[in-house]
Amino acid sequence: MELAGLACAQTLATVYKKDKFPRVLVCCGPGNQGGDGLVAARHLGMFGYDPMVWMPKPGSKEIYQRLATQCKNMKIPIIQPTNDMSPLRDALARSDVILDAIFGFSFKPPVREPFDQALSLITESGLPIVSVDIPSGWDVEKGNAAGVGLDPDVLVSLTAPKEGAREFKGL
Ligand SMILES: NC(=O)C1=CN([C@@H]2O[C@H](COP(=O)(O)OP(=O)(O)OC[C@H]3O[C@@H](n4cnc5c(N)ncnc54)[C@H](OP(=O)(O)O)[C@@H]3O)[C@@H](O)[C@H]2O)[C@H](O)CC1
Repeated sequence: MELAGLACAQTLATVYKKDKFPRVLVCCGPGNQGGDGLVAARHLGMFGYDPMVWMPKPGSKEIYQRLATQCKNMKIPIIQPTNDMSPLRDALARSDVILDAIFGFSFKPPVREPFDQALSLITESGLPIVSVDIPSGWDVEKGNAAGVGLDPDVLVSLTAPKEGAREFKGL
């Protein structure tokens, strides 16, 4: 998770330079991928970006809580968990790029709330998206067959590209 999060932060920093894209909204899901996102937020802060974390459903594992504490200790803003989409809307309006660490290889469609609305809002924002491992909303084997997944500009495949990402056309 530490290496995954570092790789994601390094990739985002390579493609989206901090002078033009300083404000990174790190969207974290409840599984290990959310943990990758929290690690990445920490590194992005150390690289000089202004990360903000949106995690509506914090993971229950102790490691997740420890990673969140590290972000808080670095004064990285973490939006209070809620099913209300207003804080996400506000955060999107104040961001330059999104790190999508919502769902990884354990995602099983269909998308449940509050993430269903969130994926639509993220898409509608038009902001560039860097997805971790598999774009959120894509089935790890069947890809975006349901058509509700994100359409990222950049995908960071961890360990190996996933079968479901065959149709991915970005970087
Ligand atoms: N060795 C590695 O490759 C490593 C990969 N890492 C990263 O971890 C993810 C996989 O992590 P995992 O914890 O197995 O699962 P996810 O992060 O993909 O998400 C699981 C949570 O998502 C919820 N979920 C699943 N489907 C839905 C849905 N349709 N709607 C809403 N929520 C959903 C699920 O919730 P439940 O209620 O079903 O429990 C889980 O909470 C991998 O992709 C990498 O990014 C690590 O870095 C370690 C090394």
